[in-house]
Amino acid sequence: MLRIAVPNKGSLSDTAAQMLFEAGYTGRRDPRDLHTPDPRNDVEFFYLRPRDIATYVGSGALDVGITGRDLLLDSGSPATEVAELNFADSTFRFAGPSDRFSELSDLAGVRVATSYPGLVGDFLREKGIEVELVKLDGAVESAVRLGVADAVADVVSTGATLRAAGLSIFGPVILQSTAVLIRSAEEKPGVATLLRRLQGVLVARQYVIMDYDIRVSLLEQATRVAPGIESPTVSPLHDPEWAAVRVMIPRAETNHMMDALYEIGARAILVSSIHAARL
Ligand SMILES: Nc1ncnc2c1ncn2[C@@H]1O[C@H](COP(=O)(O)OP(=O)(O)OP(=O)(O)O)[C@@H](O)[C@H]1O
Ligand SMILES: O=P(O)(O)OC[C@H]1O[C@H](OP(=O)(O)OP(=O)(O)O)[C@H](O)[C@@H]1O
Ligand SMILES: [Mg+2]
Repeated sequence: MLRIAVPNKGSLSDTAAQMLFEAGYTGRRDPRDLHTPDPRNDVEFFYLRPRDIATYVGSGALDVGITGRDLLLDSGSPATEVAELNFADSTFRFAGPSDRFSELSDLAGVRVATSYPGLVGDFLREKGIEVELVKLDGAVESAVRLGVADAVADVVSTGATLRAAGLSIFGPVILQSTAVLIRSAEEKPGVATLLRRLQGVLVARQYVIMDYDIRVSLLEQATRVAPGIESPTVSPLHDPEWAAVRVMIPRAETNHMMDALYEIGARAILVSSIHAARL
């Protein structure tokens, strides 16, 4: 039975649980449950703090887990990244008052607050810059205003939290992070199935099915606009001058492609969601 670690709280937990549900797994009934067996799928779930997941998986106590790349690297765990899961995308950056910091070397000798001391310490060591790391649990953007640090290193998504704290980003990108599936050194047979199912969910989220009718003479032009993943399915219609086309397209491009196909001469353009997929 595959033992899977899932974030129990924080930014990662809702989307991770939703993805597993869409992938056909039984979720926990009560948000306080820490363990849910799912014998029908031959797996069991352990709901853990996101920060601890890499430790459990790296030690081999659990087989796979969902966490953030930044948390994985910060932990120093030997767990390995199997796949990106396309949510909780963020950038890890230095920030400070703009009148004092504009480049990495300005950090030499100052106090830097972070809840990721492993990640930040490794980065600065590699750059040969010595700082005093101030370890905080969260809300690190307040550390400068409150006088416990001179600069911070933290997760940035929209940048709104930094702006509200009067801080500006400076220096190089420390890391591009995203939610990832990680595994232990021992490769368990169930991992490939879990990964295929999660990738199926990603495809179902990112793509839609588009159907349209078009004159056979315009088919080549239309399939250049929407080429699909392999190649579009083309079926004959009763009228031999017309064909029906079915193709997968990126969800984000739906309306743009509908406009372009209509311009070419496609009609009866219909778009439908994909509920599950194995490519
Ligand atoms: N605003 C955000 N946008 C995108 N990803 C984020 C954001 N905040 C945190 N993350 C990502 O979520 C993961 C952190 O998980 P964590 O559970 O600590 O989230 P959190 O919301 O910070 O929870 P906590 O309230 O316990 O600090 C990291 O991989 C981080 O990059
Ligand atoms: O760039 P933004 O879109 O503003 O998002 C970034 C903020 O989101 C996270 O905070 P979280 O809510 O997790 O609080 P925390 O600092 O206590 O972890 C992160 O730690 C940043 O503070
Ligand atoms: Mg946080």
